[in-house]
Amino acid sequence: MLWSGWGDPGRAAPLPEPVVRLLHDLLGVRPAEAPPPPLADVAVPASRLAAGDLAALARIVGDRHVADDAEARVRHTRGKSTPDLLRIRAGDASAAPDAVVLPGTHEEVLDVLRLCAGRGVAVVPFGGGTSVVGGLAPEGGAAFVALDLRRMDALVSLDEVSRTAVLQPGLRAPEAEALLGARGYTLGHFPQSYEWASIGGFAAARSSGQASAGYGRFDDLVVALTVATPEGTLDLGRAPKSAAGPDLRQLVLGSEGALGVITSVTVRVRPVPEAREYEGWRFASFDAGAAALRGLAQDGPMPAVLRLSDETETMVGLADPSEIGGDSGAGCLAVLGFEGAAERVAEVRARAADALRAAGGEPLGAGPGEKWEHGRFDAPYLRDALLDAGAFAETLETAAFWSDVPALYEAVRTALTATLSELGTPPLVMCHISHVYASGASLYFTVVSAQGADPVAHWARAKRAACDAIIDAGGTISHHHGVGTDHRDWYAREIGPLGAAVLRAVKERVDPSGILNPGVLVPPAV
Ligand SMILES: Cc1cc2nc3c(=O)[nH]c(=O)nc-3n(C[C@H](O)[C@H](O)[C@H](O)COP(=O)(O)OP(=O)(O)OC[C@H]3O[C@@H](n4cnc5c(N)ncnc54)[C@H](O)[C@@H]3O)c2cc1C
Repeated sequence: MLWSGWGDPGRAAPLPEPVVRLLHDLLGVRPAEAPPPPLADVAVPASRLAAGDLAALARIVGDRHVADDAEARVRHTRGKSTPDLLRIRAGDASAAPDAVVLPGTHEEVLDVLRLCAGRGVAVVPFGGGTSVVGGLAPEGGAAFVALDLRRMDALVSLDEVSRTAVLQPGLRAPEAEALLGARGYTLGHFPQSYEWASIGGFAAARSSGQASAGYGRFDDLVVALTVATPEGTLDLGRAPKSAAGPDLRQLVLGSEGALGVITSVTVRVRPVPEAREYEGWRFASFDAGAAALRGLAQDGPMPAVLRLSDETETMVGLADPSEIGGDSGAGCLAVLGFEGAAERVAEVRARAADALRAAGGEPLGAGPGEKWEHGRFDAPYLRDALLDAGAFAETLETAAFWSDVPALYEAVRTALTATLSELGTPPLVMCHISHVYASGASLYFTVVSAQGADPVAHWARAKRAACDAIIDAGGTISHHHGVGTDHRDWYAREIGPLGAAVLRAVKERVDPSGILNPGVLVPPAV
């Protein structure tokens, strides 16, 4: 992973010249003043660990699995939100962990947690490091270690009768797919961060993948979990569903490292689909397209992938950088994907086409769908290229019931546009629906603007306005990115004072010393 950006440095590509010109003409984007410094020049703060901490950690995991050199610390600094990238690109590693610890087993995780609880050292579980909500930057100023789970990367077992698999948390998604694929199975979980994010991170942050319509969110896939806490082990899930009290698995899903370290995840798996087919549709407006998607979600048939870009996103052609600024046509582009047995795919595809035609859709054939499928993991690389070109680019997301979606869409767009325009960096605000349910949908916004004098501060103001708008319009503060530190205050508003107190009580029981991801997720008492 590129320390100052996304993914495989070999795949980075500059923006085409016409796009740079368009950004200049449309948004006043000027070339970035300075490229990121070399990694070796990035300074990390002095370690806050006490004498003997590192040696004690090494006795648990082995000398080779504790690192406190600058490179290891920089590579575990914050996550991959745009403010995270802007800070690290400016050489700011002030949020670096004091050391990186790589446990190999559940027992080692337990021992590390007990040791750290005794010594007052905070612990931040680290999967793929792709958090975009400040989930890897604890608050409070105490010494902390990044607990990197990459050594726990096995497919432990596959139960072909139940169609479940036991996975270790440090498996990255492509590795998990490869191991399962070799046995004829798939998870069907393909978030945009697929290339780097981990199984533990998916569970800890309630991730949702691009094929959520067909396979479900990651939290829908999880049937059992093992969690290490400073107070011992939680083993949860002995049947797919149960009436034995509240489902404590749901307390762990989305717990973002604040309640324990997930050391094992049992997930539902499905046979690798025989056929995968993608196609495009055009709708006259976002409203018309959203109504068509709602029809499929409520009355069927449901494809595996179902997404709809608004007019601006369709016009910009964000799905394909080579198309940016080109003629991608008017209206709103929808992409549908169908997966499964070939005969079933053909049948569902035909029924969906009837429903979409009846809802006013115009079929565009396989081209736009296949283009989307081909470039679906490219957007993070495009963000790096935009930052290099002096532009600002960031995303945020929410979800609501269908009846609230139109007002939520308008409220968030207005908040982002008004705030950034007032600050002198008028943005382009684009949106798509990419996770659809019978009762509602998520809205995913992409914002591009000039960077201005202080892009981190500009964005903080715009993001605050957007988060206020989300809560005021009845949306949730996150459909799939999670809470972290960035969304915690709005999450507190969403669950109310009693909800926050319940969460604090649970944390106090499993983490009495408060060493697990301090400041992440759990609202403080007021
Ligand atoms: C470019 C980009 C695109 C993205 N696209 C999507 C998307 O399409 N869908 C989506 O859902 N998300 C998306 N995300 C957000 C992010 O990838 C997800 O939240 C993902 O689930 C994080 O996985 P990770 O392994 O990188 O976790 P990390 O970033 O390492 O950790 C996330 C949080 O979980 C905690 N954690 C990690 N592992 C464990 C564990 N084993 N036990 C307990 N706590 C743990 C961490 O402390 C942190 O608070 C995107 C992010 C980026 C940068």
